[in-house]
Formats: sequence, structure tokens, C-alpha cells
Amino acid sequence: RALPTSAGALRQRLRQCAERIPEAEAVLDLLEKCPEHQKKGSFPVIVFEGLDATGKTTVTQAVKDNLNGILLRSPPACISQWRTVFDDERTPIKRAFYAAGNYILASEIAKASTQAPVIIDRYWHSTAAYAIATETSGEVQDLPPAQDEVYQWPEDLLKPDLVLLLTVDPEERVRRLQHRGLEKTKEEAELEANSLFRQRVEESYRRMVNPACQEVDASPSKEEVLKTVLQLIKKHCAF
Ligand SMILES: Nc1ncnc2c1ncn2[C@@H]1O[C@H](COP(=O)(O)OP(=O)(O)OP(=O)(O)O)[C@@H](O)[C@H]1O
Ligand SMILES: Cc1cn([C@H]2C[C@H](O)[C@@H](COP(=O)(O)O)O2)c(=O)[nH]c1=O
Repeated sequence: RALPTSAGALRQRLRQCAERIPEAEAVLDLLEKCPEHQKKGSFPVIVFEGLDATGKTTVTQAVKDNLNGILLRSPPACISQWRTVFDDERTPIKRAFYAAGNYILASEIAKASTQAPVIIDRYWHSTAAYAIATETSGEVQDLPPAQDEVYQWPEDLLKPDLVLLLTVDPEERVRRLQHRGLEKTKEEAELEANSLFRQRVEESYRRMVNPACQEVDASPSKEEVLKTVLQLIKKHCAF
């Protein structure tokens, strides 16, 4: 399978291509500086997941402001300048890059969660869901079965307290994509063109376990969605 599910496995993958791709060496250098088995601080760590244009950027910013939190994202800023290099690489290398981003992000989460609530725009569930959906074709029935290990959280990666999956109906999502009008990644283009791919990504999110995603209908107004999300955070996270 293309997705490495431990820090050791993804380091090995990046090492294999580091001679040819200098950016892989740079990612490895950053990984070396991250202690293994990061632990979170006493503040809650809340992740927002979902397909492109479901409203993650909008809601994470609003939640951050509301809770006086710290906003982080995957891939983290320190490696995002190399993203286009890896997006053009073969699938196993590209997936190793996104996986590495999560382990580097875990170091940032560990530190930030000692200071304030941490709000995250995409984390492991996105890395896994896009990888799983890309590796299969056809209908959701063709995905690995629900209990498969691909849906498990990596044992050595810091876990969040709450993962909220934002969903909107396909027509509203396309309206939001068009309204935004930014440059598309390959995955975004595929999501628009291929409704089966979109369904596979969303179903993969739903099958993730330990922690599982809690689904939020993000179709209402920005204010309504924020209200729902803040209620869920209050219910599930102790401050
Ligand atoms: N609840 C909402 N109602 C109407 N429009 C919304 C809502 N939330 C977000 N939008 C709009 O939809 C577009 C996409 O939102 P946003 O950028 O927050 O999504 P995203 O999930 O972060 O996308 P990506 O993953 O591609 O970065 C933006 O133009 C935003 O203003
Ligand atoms: C984090 C992450 C992202 N992707 C792909 C899938 C999406 O189409 C875009 C979205 O990125 P954005 O920064 O939220 O606009 O990137 C991926 O394949 N794997 C990942 O881990």
C-alpha cells in the first residue's frame, strides 16, 4: 500500500528517494528534529476534516478566534513550499510527504497544546482518506472492508481529542468551489470530475477509527455551522 503508517516506514521511503529529490532530504532533516511519540498538553486538540470547499478554512479560523486558540494545518507551513514537488511525484513518494507532514505537525501540536486550544485544518484522516480513495477505483463497495487496518490511526502519532468531519451536499460544494475560484490540486480536479472518487474519500473518512470522525452538516450558514461546532466542542472537550 502507498501510505506509510509509521514514522519509521515513511523515513525509509523518503531516504530511498533523497538522492534524486533534494526536498526529501530536507523533509527528513525536519523529521529528525521531531522527538518520537509526541504527547499533547492539557488544552484540547480539535481537527476539522472534509472534502475541499466544505468550509474547513472558514470554520477553523472562526473557532480559533472564538476560543483564543492556535490554528495549525496539514501539511505544516515549514514544508508546504515543497508540496508541488511531491504532488508531481509517484504516488508512494507523494503519500510519504503528506504522512511526514503529520508527524512534523504532531511536534507543533504537542507544543501548542501546552499553551492554548489547538484547532487543526486537516490531519491524518485526510492523508489516509485521499490515499485510500486514490488506490481504489469504482464504487464505495470496492474500498477495503470497514474493519481493515488502513482505517486505523498510526500507533506512534499524537492523537487529537475530537475530529469533526464537515459534509455538504455535492451541488453546494461545487457552488462553493466555483465561488472561491482558486487553483486546483490534482485531487481537487478529480473530486470535481469524478463523483465516485468524492464518495470514496468521504466514505473513507467515515470508516476511520480510533479516533473516529464526528460528522457535522456544514450546509447551513457560516454562523449556524460555527454554533453547532462550538456546541460539540463544549460537549466533548474539557477546558
Ligand atoms: N457555511 C457556509 N455557507 C456558505 N459558504 C460558505 C460556508 N462556509 C464556507 N463557505 C465558502 O465556501 C468556500 C470554501 O470554503 P473554505 O475555503 O472554508 O473551504 P475548505 O474546506 O477550507 O476548502 P479547502 O480544503 O479546499 O481549502 C469559500 O468561498 C467560503 O467563503
Ligand atoms: C493534507 C492532505 C491533502 N491532500 C490533498 C487532497 C486535497 O485535494 C488537497 C487539499 O489540500 P488543502 O491544503 O486543504 O487545499 O490536497 C492529500 O492528498 N493528502 C493530505 O494529507
